[in-house]
Amino acid sequence: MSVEAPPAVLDPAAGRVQHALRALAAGEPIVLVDDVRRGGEGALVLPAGAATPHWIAFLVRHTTGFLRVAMEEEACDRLELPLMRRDRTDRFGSALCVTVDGADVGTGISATARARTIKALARPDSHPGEFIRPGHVVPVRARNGGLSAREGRAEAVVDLMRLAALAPAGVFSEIVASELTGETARGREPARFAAEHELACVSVSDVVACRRRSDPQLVRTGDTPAGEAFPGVRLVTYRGTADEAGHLAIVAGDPRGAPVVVHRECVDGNVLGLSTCDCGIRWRDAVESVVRSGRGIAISIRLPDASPACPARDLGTDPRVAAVAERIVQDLRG
Ligand SMILES: O=C(CO)[C@H](O)[C@H](O)COP(=O)(O)O
Repeated sequence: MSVEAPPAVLDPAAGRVQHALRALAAGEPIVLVDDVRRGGEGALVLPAGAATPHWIAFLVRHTTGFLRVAMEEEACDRLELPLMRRDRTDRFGSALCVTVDGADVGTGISATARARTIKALARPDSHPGEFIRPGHVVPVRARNGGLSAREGRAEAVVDLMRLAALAPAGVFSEIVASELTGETARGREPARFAAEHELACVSVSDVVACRRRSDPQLVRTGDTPAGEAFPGVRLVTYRGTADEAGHLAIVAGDPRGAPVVVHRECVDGNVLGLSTCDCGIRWRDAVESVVRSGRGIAISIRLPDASPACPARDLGTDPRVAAVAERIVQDLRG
């Protein structure tokens, strides 16, 4: 196994993150070093979708073997994976869920069996009936919003998968010390392990720093009821601190878990009301469906460089729209 060395960049944290993303995208494990306040342990992290018997055996050999899969909240809900305990008492609020095995993987404990379970957890179309509970793999619920909502390892793992454009689920486990001390690898040891096995090594704080730099920063500029004709509906406005672009969210009912429709504002269809494109109709339909159902979020994003031409004409989605919408949803869901 070998991944290209990090490029010489001015920002070492960004270089380490880029190196890690390339390795993950290639289906290889990386070392993720925890915050010092959390013990500074190093964990091996692998995309759940890349879980093969070989790589899971590698994780089992070099780590505690307590394999957890960090997953998005929606995936945990879809697969009916509740928290192990609602009244959890651990210091850091880790969100460990009920353990699982794939329904057809045998005893569930071998590396081969766990690889199959882990891969199934990462599939976007897997369903609750595919898993037996309890089992030998521990799903962990990563908070919506990732590291900007909580600076935990679970969120770092899911953010890394998203940044690498992979399915948002990753398996992780702490590397054990090389001597039989009974401890986990800490201090300089995780980096040494990474070098010895030619793995990329990144820290949770590196990923936090990268996200801070690349995330769009927004301020909420208004939050008003839509009026008596629309009970339970709010109009929430935002402004980008860097680009001053204004965005609007129409929120019906409780935003937590509510469906979200994202629309990119079009000068032709939404501002000038022209019928040369269907942007006006699409936005009106989105708002109507949210208001009529009484539960949902319709977001209209204005990009700062909006040209008079309809954005639907230049096909393809602008990644800035998704990034701004994610920040707005995160803010609304608190
Ligand atoms: O087992 C653990 C630490 O040993 C944690 O529960 C697990 O790593 C989840 O991490 P975090 O709370 O940082 O998201």
